Amino acid sequence: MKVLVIGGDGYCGWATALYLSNRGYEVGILDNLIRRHWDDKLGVDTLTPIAPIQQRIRRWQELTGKSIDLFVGDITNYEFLSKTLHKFEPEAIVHFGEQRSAPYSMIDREHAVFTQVNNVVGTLNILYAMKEDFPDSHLVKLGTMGEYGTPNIDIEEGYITIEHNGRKDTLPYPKQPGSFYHLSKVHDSHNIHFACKIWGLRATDLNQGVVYGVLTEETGMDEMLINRLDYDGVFGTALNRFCIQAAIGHPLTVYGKGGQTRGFLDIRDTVRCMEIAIANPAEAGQFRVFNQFTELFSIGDLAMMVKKAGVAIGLDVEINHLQNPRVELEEHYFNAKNTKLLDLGLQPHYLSDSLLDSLLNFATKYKDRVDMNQILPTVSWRRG
Ligand SMILES: O=c1ccn([C@@H]2O[C@H](COP(=O)(O)OP(=O)(O)O[C@H]3O[C@H](CS(=O)(=O)O)[C@@H](O)[C@H](O)[C@H]3O)[C@@H](O)[C@H]2O)c(=O)[nH]1
Repeated sequence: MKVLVIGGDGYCGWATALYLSNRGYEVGILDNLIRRHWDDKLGVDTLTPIAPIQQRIRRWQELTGKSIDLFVGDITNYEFLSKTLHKFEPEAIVHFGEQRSAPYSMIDREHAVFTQVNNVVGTLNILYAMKEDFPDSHLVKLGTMGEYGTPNIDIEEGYITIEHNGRKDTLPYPKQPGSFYHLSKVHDSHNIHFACKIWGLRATDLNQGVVYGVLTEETGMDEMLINRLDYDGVFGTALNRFCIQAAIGHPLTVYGKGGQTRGFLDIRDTVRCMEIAIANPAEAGQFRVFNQFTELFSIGDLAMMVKKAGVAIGLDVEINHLQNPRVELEEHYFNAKNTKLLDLGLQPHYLSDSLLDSLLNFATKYKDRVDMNQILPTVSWRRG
């Protein structure tokens, strides 16, 4: 099966492209390489030294004999997108090609506008290109658990059945996202849902939680295939950041009380979930939603786990509760369903001491590349 991975040079996209290629899918990568440019503009770098995409793909072919087609360009340019789809003729389109950092979207007006235009227009272009020429291909779109926010009731997978004034309906689950980035994903979901309804397209929205880890079978094969690992205050995410902070002797940065609870998953499960979604396509006209995470943790509990694992390997780990730069609940109910991917065969890699151990050792290996000035959060959600 031919799968186009949009955003295939990023953290989830690169790991997914190689995983699918290894399993016999014919893979193309479409990417405008802008993620590397954002790092340059912010003056940050991934913990791991990543090779240019062309070298990565060449090395993959040398090692495995499998080729990956590369299309460098921007999906907000409809002509480029449409030409690429005609050249590659994908049966599934996996879409990771968005600005995915909440803090980046909250830097200022310009970054908020960029995030929403980039994400919403890119996805809308894909929907139109599918409607015009590829109405049978399956869109597998990266959404986010953050679309739901933190409601005081259980979170269902995409839809909730409500009884109101004696009548009953199954409706999209209410959305209460916590950043202009997370809002862009909500806007995408609405657009995709509508396109499925009016044009009969098939789509799966994967509401993913926070991803951790760095090694997959494929990216671990060779130094040239290494994946990116962000630790900075803008693109770094909770658990990965904590492991790198522990490795360099920086106190762990828990924002506020640390009772914020989120869904988490290992990057090895991200790639498998993508394959499961592709191998079991949505029906024509169906807008399907899966919640893509394997475990729930509070940020405070994660910090404690990293501290314990760090101390066990001889690191001195402190936990700091910083004033929260975000506006979010720091203690709340959170219970989200995640049975659909499990029902389709996902066998989770749950967070374990050995994973924390290997992530801490990995971070220690590259710790000389860390810029200490990039650890603390610099973007505030508040006015002034
Ligand atoms: O050093 C840190 C970093 C984060 N947090 C807290 O940890 C939680 C998660 O923050 P995060 O930066 O790890 O993740 P988030 O901003 O939510 O975004 C990430 O995780 C999302 C899934 S979810 O969180 O919405 O389920 C994806 O959509 C995004 O693309 C990805 O960047 C927040 O409450 C945040 O305040 C800390 O306490 N300390």
